[in-house]
Amino acid sequence: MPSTLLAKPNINNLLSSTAMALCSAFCPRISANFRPKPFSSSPSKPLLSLSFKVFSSQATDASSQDKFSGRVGFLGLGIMGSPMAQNLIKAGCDVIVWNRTKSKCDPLISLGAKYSSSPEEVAANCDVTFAMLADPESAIDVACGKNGAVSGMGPGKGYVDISTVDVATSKLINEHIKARGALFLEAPVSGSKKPAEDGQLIFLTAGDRSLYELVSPLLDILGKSRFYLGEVGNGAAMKLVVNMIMGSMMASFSEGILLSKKVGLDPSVLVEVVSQGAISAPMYSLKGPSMVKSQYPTAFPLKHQQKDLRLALGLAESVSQSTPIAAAANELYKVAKSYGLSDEDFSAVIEALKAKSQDTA
Ligand SMILES: NC(=O)C1=CN([C@@H]2O[C@H](COP(=O)(O)OP(=O)(O)OC[C@H]3O[C@@H](n4cnc5c(N)ncnc54)[C@H](OP(=O)(O)O)[C@@H]3O)[C@@H](O)[C@H]2O)C=CC1
Ligand SMILES: O=CCCC(=O)O
Repeated sequence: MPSTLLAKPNINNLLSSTAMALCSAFCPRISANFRPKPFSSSPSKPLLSLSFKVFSSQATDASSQDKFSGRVGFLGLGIMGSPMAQNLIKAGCDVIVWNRTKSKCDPLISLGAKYSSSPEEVAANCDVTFAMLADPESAIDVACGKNGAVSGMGPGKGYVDISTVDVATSKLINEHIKARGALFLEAPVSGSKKPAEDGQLIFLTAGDRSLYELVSPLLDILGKSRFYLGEVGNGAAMKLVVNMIMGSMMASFSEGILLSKKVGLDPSVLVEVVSQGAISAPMYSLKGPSMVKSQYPTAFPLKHQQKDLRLALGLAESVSQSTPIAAAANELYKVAKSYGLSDEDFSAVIEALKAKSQDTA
């Protein structure tokens, strides 16, 4: 963001300054690590929003370029990839898309995206290519497999993998991209379907800093904050730790809902009590009401949560860290998968507990 724009007085910058001042006054340690960014002037974002963009002190300063003028590739148009690619197109970026199931490209093509028939072709035709794929296997296949993105990479190009994968996978893709003389950034995201639609994701990046700086204007279209965490693997590790906590929280919340009901309490009241206390989390307020109604509209597929727990347990194993709670949660998600709930929202893990109660009744 050029300094002239930073200095421009407007209501959004005033709100950012106010937020910063409040942070400094009440949370000096937080304000040392975070600096609010001025609001983007994107028309899709409300002028008087109370949220603000932040970046870590480990990241570049606010002088990173304001606009990315190159061509952007996007591979993987699932629940997350589709709205993210859509936001890039709506922000005026020149986007080329590819997805294994081609029909998912059609809505983006009607919004103005171009289509290429392989990851290799996308990478060859773009300056930077983003990949948002299901798991380590698909991330490796799309990058390094036949007609994969690596074959289209070369000096001056960048590959940004935003899929949630393990450290080894990220390092492997990095090596292949580097061997082509290109740059690599891992950038998994925290935040689900709605934050993806609203451009409110949190990026956990690591890898080539020059690529991080180059694509920061794009990350700022897609997200509300970005962290630069150093060498490749740190972004993947951070994401897995966050999702390990989330998976355990959801399993524990599910137990609470079912126990409250069994002892004659109204679980909807439990959700409200939780939302007002110290353990309040947006996830509980967001998912609780539909869980009480046994409805699980998919934002984050249960199969991906179980994958993340599995990968987090592997990470813990690699450093001999004990994680018994995550291990127990993982078992529950595996049971839920065996009941055919893989493509439901991860909150459907509660169904595995319901089934277990019947087993023991
Ligand atoms: N949903 C969420 O809330 C969040 C998800 N994530 C992570 O982001 C990633 C994507 O998640 P999400 O969009 O929800 O997942 P989806 O299951 O909706 O989409 C997965 C994407 O991967 C593609 N894919 C799967 N297998 C292959 C393969 N073998 N070869 C090529 N392409 C393949 C799918 O293609 P096709 O359409 O052909 O099936 C699709 O584009 C995951 O790593 C997930 O853990 C991160 C944050 C939040
Ligand atoms: O990986 C999925 C994360 C979902 C979320 O952060 O809400």
